[in-house]
Amino acid sequence: MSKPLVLCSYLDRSAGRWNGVTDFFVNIFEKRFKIIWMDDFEQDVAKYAKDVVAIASFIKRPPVTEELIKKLPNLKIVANIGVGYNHLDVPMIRSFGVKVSNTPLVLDDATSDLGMALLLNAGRQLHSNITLLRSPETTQIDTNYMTNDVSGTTIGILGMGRIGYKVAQRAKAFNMKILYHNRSRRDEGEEANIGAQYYSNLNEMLPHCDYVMVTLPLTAETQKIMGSAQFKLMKSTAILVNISRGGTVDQDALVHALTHGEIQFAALDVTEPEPLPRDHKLLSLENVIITPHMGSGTLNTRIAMAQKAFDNVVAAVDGTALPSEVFK
Ligand SMILES: O=CC(=O)O
Repeated sequence: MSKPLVLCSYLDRSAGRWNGVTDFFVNIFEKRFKIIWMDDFEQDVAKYAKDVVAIASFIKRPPVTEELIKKLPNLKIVANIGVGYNHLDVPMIRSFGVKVSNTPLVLDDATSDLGMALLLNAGRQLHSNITLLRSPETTQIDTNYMTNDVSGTTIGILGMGRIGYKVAQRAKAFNMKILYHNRSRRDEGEEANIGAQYYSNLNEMLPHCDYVMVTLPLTAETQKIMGSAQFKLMKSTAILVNISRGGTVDQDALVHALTHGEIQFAALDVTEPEPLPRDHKLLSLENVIITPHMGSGTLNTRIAMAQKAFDNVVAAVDGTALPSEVFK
């Protein structure tokens, strides 16, 4: 009997730098299933559709539309390879009796490491100084070039879920004062462990922060939570770091804030859309650095994410409890 199919457009097979990632993803899944790539599937939907038991979705690929689900009579699960699933219409998918899962926990360290890397880079202005030193015009070291302190400064963490908490642990090691805003307050013991101070009101926290790091999931409530009013409340020297989703920041307001001295700098791992169109203003500003949504992008993390997605697919196919099911 042929193996059940997992429909996937995880990564472009022709994209050289991703080949290693694709290999381990395929290796894990092909222990039990066969990967059917979206482009092959579309060539002959009638041939493959009834054998597809799972869609493995990485960021927004493949788009999981109602039209696609209707073509797959034996679909058991949409397994998101990632923790954030704002791109999936969970109620729609579940209305077909299809389960949804994600890959929490295994990417918390890598993502919070990247948050700190962006914070340190932005604070100490590594990128611009590296570029400066490479320039043939640089013949002398400019010892007067000042950057921002990190140790002893104040960070405001927006969202204190698992990733926010890991960011706080790292910030504590840098002797930073830690403020946070979250829908619900962490219990006293957890706050004490990281020495964090809770603000139920985001706007009251912002004026105190040298760094603001966004780690929130994107939901209707968090859409553009950092907008014009928020930037105006921040210190003019403050630095924004976003490792969550581009949609949590009002990008027009951010451009305004960066070009009118409302804040000093932004370091973004996420934007809306991704990538930004080449002529987007954010790409041309000198007080912005943007990385390509690479929070979970380490080999071990991606292997762990693929493994978790695989475990979810196996559970859905076998009819057992999913390791990490998403219900809404
Ligand atoms: O952004 C990455 C994820 O949601 O896992």
